[in-house]
Amino acid sequence: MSQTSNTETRAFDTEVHQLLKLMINALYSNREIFLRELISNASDASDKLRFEALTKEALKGLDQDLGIDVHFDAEKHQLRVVDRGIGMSRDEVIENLGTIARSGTRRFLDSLSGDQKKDARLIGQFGVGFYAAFIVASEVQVETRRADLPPGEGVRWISSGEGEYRIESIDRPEQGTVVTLSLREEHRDLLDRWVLERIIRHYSNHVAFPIRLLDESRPGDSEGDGSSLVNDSQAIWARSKAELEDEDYKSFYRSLGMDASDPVSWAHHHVEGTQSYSLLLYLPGQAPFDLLTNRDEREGLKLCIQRVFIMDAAEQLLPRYLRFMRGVVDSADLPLNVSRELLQDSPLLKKIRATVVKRSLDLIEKLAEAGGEPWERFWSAFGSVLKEGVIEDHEQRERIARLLRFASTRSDGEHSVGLDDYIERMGKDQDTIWYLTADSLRVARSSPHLEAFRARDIEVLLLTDRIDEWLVAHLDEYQGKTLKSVARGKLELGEEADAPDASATALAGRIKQVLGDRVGNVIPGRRLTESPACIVSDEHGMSLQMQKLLRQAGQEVPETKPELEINPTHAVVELMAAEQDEERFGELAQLLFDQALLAEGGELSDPAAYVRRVNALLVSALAPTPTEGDKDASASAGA
Ligand SMILES: Nc1ncnc2c1ncn2[C@@H]1O[C@H](COP(=O)(O)OP(=O)(O)OP(=O)(O)O)[C@@H](O)[C@H]1O
Repeated sequence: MSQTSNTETRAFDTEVHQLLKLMINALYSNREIFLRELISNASDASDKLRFEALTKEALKGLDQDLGIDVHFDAEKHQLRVVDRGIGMSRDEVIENLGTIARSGTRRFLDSLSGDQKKDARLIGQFGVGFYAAFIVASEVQVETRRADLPPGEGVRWISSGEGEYRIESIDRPEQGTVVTLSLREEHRDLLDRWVLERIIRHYSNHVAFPIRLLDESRPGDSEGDGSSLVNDSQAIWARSKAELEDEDYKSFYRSLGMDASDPVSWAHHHVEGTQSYSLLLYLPGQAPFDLLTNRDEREGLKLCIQRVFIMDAAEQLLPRYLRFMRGVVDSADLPLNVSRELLQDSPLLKKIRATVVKRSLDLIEKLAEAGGEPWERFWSAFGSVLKEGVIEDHEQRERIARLLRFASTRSDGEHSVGLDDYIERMGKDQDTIWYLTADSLRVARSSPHLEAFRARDIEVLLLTDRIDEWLVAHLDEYQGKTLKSVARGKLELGEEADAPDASATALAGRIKQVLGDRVGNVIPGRRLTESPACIVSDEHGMSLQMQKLLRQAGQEVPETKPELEINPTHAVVELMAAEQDEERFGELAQLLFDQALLAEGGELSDPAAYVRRVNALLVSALAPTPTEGDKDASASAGA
């Protein structure tokens, strides 16, 4: 760091440098988003000023002329985004523009792959914000002053995005921020009224402050007149539905800045009565990259009070299983200076939240009823998240359960069967919805547990999502039918069970003796038709799959011993019963158990021992059997 008077040259945080390099390369073809990001920052800064002015005496009256001006000068190759918002102090400039303080950016960096296209998509979704300026600019200058500091405490920040930036104090009578971009030669075609107007309308049409476009190379234009206004800064959610076209809704969605693609559908309601509020909710078209991990996301749903943006309030207004929803809630009844703490206990907010949940589920149900590609795309992107609702929201459990989709033994699709479809196809006497949980669809489809069901033509749902184990732990019944795992407890398929014959029971006892502590019990059973044995979980205990998931999540799981069910009619089991050599019998019993574990997608405690046993079997199977000639020869040699 070098310093003269109040001027410092500082190095970027290494991560910023990494991010800048990546962005310039990856976003080359998507360069227009830089303007969306700068306008969105200017809009946020104006929102912040308006919000702080509600309570801070020093800021009163400073929020009268809020708006965003985009100046361009084709001769000087410059573009400026000017706001009269909250501005930044020197420390804030260093914190916000020189380091990555926000963990969101950290997650973004962690999720990058070498695949440029994918990265570009990710950056588009994430909105890396300010740094997007370097996609088109060879130098970026920021001049700013925090609205509650004196004019002498202005700050200038300059960087060419190559590892360093310069920061100095300046006099700045105006509050707010000017970001000036010197455009690289290949991006100077952007300095055109029509091009800029198109970009602003596309991404930022519904930003809640007026955006003016001013051509500085044309004398007189910098004053601005009515014709320089580009966007429609009205709060779309407050307007009547009859006035709005689909395109208005879509362009407002884009201006929310989280997803560049179109929403799947939306719902717009004005609720009048003892409490009045408006809701505009969107079902998004694609999942953000961190949807599954980012469970505390606050963005997504904005809370406005009488059209003034107050805060991102997804946490307060949406249950986590609906965290993919986007939109705005505008209340006419909450006080403007409401705090997060106050919101937590507000009965009005509880009511709004219940409506948000109901309307969101309405939207999803409608999409499910229409079916087809849009529903499938929705389910692939958000199905796993929606499933959390079955676990977390008792009140909506049945409604969400109706929306669930799974793979099944009677369909090729990965998630095409709903519980209602299953019930409709159930046999007359069947009162159980059967399912199997597994790591993958491939493991599920080849599981020995399905044999008895295939033989009796009973459909089984195949659950392969990580969350499915928790899901079924919370959903033991649907429409009066019990949900049951095919791999648990005693299997009763509505037929009279024959008592197992004595020889099968004796064989099971012999195997248990060999396996000892490795198994809870060994039982002759009726699950299998093609395989010799399979693993069965205790009726009330934890399934093997659940134990595995919990261990992967770093949790201590008490060791529970699985049961081994053998198929007394299988050739291997019959041959084992006849085996007199106890040592050989022991090896076969161990093999039988390991095989059953493997078929389950389980892990062997001693894989090397398993391989050794298989090899020993192979040797005995492949060793040449003595021919008649060999026998004759040995007979005559002995003679
Ligand atoms: N015009 C501005 N006025 C005031 N502060 C600003 C302005 N532009 C940027 N900032 C500050 O710099 C921070 C970083 O901006 P950046 O655009 O990189 O990320 P962000 O807006 O916080 O989030 P996102 O990644 O969603 O865009 C902002 O949070 C804000 O505090």
